[in-house]
Amino acid sequence: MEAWIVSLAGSNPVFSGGLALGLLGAVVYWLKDALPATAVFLSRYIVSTVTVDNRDEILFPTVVEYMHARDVLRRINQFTVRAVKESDAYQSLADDLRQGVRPRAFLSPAEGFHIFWLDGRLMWMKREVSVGQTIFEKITLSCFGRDKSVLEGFIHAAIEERVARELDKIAIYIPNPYTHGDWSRARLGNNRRLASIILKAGQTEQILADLGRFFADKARYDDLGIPWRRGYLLYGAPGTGKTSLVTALASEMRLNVCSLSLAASGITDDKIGSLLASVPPRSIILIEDVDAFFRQREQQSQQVKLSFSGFLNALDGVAAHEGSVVFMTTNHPETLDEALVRSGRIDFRMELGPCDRHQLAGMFRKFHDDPALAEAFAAALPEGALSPAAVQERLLKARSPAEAFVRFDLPVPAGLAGAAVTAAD
Ligand SMILES: Nc1ncnc2c1ncn2[C@@H]1O[C@H](COP(=O)(O)OP(=O)(O)OP(=O)(O)O)[C@@H](O)[C@H]1O
Repeated sequence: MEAWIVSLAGSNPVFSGGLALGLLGAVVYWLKDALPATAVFLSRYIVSTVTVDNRDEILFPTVVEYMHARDVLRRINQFTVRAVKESDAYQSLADDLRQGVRPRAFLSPAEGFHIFWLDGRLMWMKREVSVGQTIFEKITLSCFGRDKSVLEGFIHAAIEERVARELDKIAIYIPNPYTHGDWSRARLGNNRRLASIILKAGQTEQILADLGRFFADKARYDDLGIPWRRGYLLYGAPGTGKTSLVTALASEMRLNVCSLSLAASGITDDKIGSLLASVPPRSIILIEDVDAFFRQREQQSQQVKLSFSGFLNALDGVAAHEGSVVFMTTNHPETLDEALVRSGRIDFRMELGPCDRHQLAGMFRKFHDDPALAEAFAAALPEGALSPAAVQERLLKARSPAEAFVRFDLPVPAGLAGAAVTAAD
């Protein structure tokens, strides 16, 4: 048989040409399968790879931010840039800009393939982005060698840097601007010390103890079959510390803050349910100026797309399994609908009013730590007339204790009389 094939191939050029083509086809076919397999084999054995994607909302930004901080960007000339809001106040970008706070431009390697040297080692990364209903991003980081400690070292260094930055920060979430049905981590706010909020005697301790009890009581809620969530209403005139208190409580208790504006464009009856059911664990959901959105159960402006009943339903569906608290703030508690503040939705109310004597003295001591002088300052001013924000504003301008008295039109105490006083503006 073999001899017959050989003689046929020798004597018949058509047959020998066909045979050669057939053999070539077989080789190509084999190579088609073998090459990727070889590449996979080689990459398994001589390349180490780590992959992280944006479903991991802690590690993904951690790795991206670490690249910004390290030499990685030096040899890369294609970037993705993101603006990060820098101030810790819950206020609009316009207010930030007016106060001189600029957003920070934050660079990271763009979508695609990048090669770089890090700590004397050749590394490469692929960043993939796909846009569907949500944006999905993946980073694959590789280096030569089978020693996985190199990539582990990179990840751990990134985590350490993040930890160092976050220890004195709180995480602030806003509704994901693409889906509005889940939360995206907007930025880190500066930690605010609870001691810096001056309330009436006993108020800070009262609300802190209530929150502490709530978080310690999961088993009790479970036993009683009550959803593990709690609603707080802080009310009082503008500048009495409602927002600042929420930030300070979050800092003190290491809670996230999920800031929700009911007038945001994507907040509809459809979306708010999934939004409030998916708050990250141990979060404060902060809804400010809640009186501004509905009056007599009707939307107050065309911007509000949410219905009042949709809002109430969503409040009842706040993720209860992880322990979440809702804080609402208002300047006009008397205008709130009974259904919104009934127990079960609001379990704790606190009025933050204008300064009493205790607060006046406390505010003074934030700027000038002299107890006797602080008492004299507080005794000389009427109670209930000034908001803490107004007191803070004038104390901030005063460069000395004597000037502080002058700024409040008070006689300067005898011991301070000689001090230079400049109350120009
Ligand atoms: N009780 C307080 N103790 C210390 N600082 C305060 C207090 N109240 C207000 N401030 C200061 O005043 C400023 C405004 O406070 P904040 O925004 O918390 O008030 P608010 O009651 O939420 O006002 P609004 O009702 O206008 O939202 C902040 O800079 C804050 O530091």
